[in-house]
Amino acid sequence: MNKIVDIHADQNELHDLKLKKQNISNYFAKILAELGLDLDDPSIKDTPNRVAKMLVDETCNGLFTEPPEITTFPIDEHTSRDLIVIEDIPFSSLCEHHFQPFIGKATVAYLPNDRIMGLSKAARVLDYFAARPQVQERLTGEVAQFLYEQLNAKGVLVIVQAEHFCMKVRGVKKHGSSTITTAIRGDIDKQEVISSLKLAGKV
Ligand SMILES: Nc1nc2c(ncn2[C@@H]2O[C@H](COP(=O)(O)OP(=O)(O)OP(=O)(O)O)[C@@H](O)[C@H]2O)c(=O)[nH]1
Ligand SMILES: [Zn+2]
Repeated sequence: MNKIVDIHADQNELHDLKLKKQNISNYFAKILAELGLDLDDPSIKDTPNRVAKMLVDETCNGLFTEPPEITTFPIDEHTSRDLIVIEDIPFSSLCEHHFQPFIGKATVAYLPNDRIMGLSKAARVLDYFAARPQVQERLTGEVAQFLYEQLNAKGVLVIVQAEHFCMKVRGVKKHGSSTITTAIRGDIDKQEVISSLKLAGKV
């Protein structure tokens, strides 16, 4: 019975997303027409559909999906209980002010309590919260908070460095400037994270 209910739920979700893409495509076609572009041009005629698909299935996909499951493993007496740092995880997100991308790298550090995390999960969590209109400060905080709760960690520190296309290709047009944001949850020593990055020759 549960399975049947699940299948129906899945079908409803698929139907909703299809409808959403159709609506976005129609709205975007109006924007293109307002710009004076020829919607019959073979190069442009599928652009409204492409943009709708890109927003719903890719760049804003985190709005319509569940957060990733975090695989963890218990710590035994041989396992390090010290700081774990996963550095330079690349990501791209969408600035919610101008709908331009911002792209960069994140470093996730945590101090485990009784479990360690599957390493790839830091990147999955980052991708999940990046896949929606964002500001860099919120993205940084959401990743830190989610991992802190899911890992029952003693502490989590997330550092994000990114370049914003809204500052590169429009507005002030400052190529090469990047923004660094940090978020700390629980008890973790920022200096210790910096020392371990130094050890790895990163700073
Ligand atoms: N704090 C924060 N600001 C951001 C982020 N992404 C873009 N912004 C800024 O959001 C601001 C929006 O400012 P507004 O003055 O409303 O918009 P605008 O007139 O287009 O601003 P300019 O970019 O200065 O041309 C700009 O200063 C952007 O640089 C982000 O992730 N975090
Ligand atoms: Zn922006």
